[in-house]
Amino acid sequence: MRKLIAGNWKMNGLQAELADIAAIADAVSAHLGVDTALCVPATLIQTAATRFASMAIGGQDCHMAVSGAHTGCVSAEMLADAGAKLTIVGHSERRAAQGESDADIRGKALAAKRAGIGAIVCVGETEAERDAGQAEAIVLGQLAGSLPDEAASNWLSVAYEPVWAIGTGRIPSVEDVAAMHAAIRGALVARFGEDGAAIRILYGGSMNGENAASLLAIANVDGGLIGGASLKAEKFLPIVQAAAAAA
Ligand SMILES: O=C[C@H](O)COP(=O)(O)O
Repeated sequence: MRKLIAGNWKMNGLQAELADIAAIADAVSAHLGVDTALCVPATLIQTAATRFASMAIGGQDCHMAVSGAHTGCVSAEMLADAGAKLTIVGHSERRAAQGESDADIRGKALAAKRAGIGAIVCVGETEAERDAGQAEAIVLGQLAGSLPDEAASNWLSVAYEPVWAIGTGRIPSVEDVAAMHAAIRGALVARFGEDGAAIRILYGGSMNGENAASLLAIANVDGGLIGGASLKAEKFLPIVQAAAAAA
């Protein structure tokens, strides 16, 4: 399966950092065998999407409604209007800080489909849940609740992001990543049949140039969702190169 390496800039990036996006776009342009995306703050989407065509520009969240009295929110249609090709939904930082439920995330994923853009639906367990032996049950529960029945490989990806691995420099063992991705694949195939085998499952959480090759070689790891290492071309490019080598 063609791999997707998607960056998530989170709440980082002013107009001054457009030069960093330009450098990233330039660096990834040679790697045609890998799909690349950069999910930037909403304020940068339009400029980045207009200027940098070698990778998809995405958002990091969307509201489920098309428009209306939702102060401070951005709809999927607005993301598309600004030039976004996809959006992240259900990131653990939003599940925790904004109290987003699986049902909210399902609505947001459907909003992305309605607007004609892709969605990356995030799932992942906390450290306490893993220590309690509940990781798989939590992740499969989030997956069941967050994916709409309309999920399909041509517009939706899943990102498995153990919460305790995000921004910490810690990653699960190869065996644990393999087991979780296999469990997610099994659930996708059980629910969506043949197309469930084609839905990309990304790994996210402290992926970097040093560990990307081993993570991306694991069965059912179809790409990465990259936070900190997506901010600079020199850190993002080795991950894209590892994905190209693993293809
Ligand atoms: O969306 C990206 C993830 O939260 C991973 O972030 P990180 O690569 O900084 O650990």
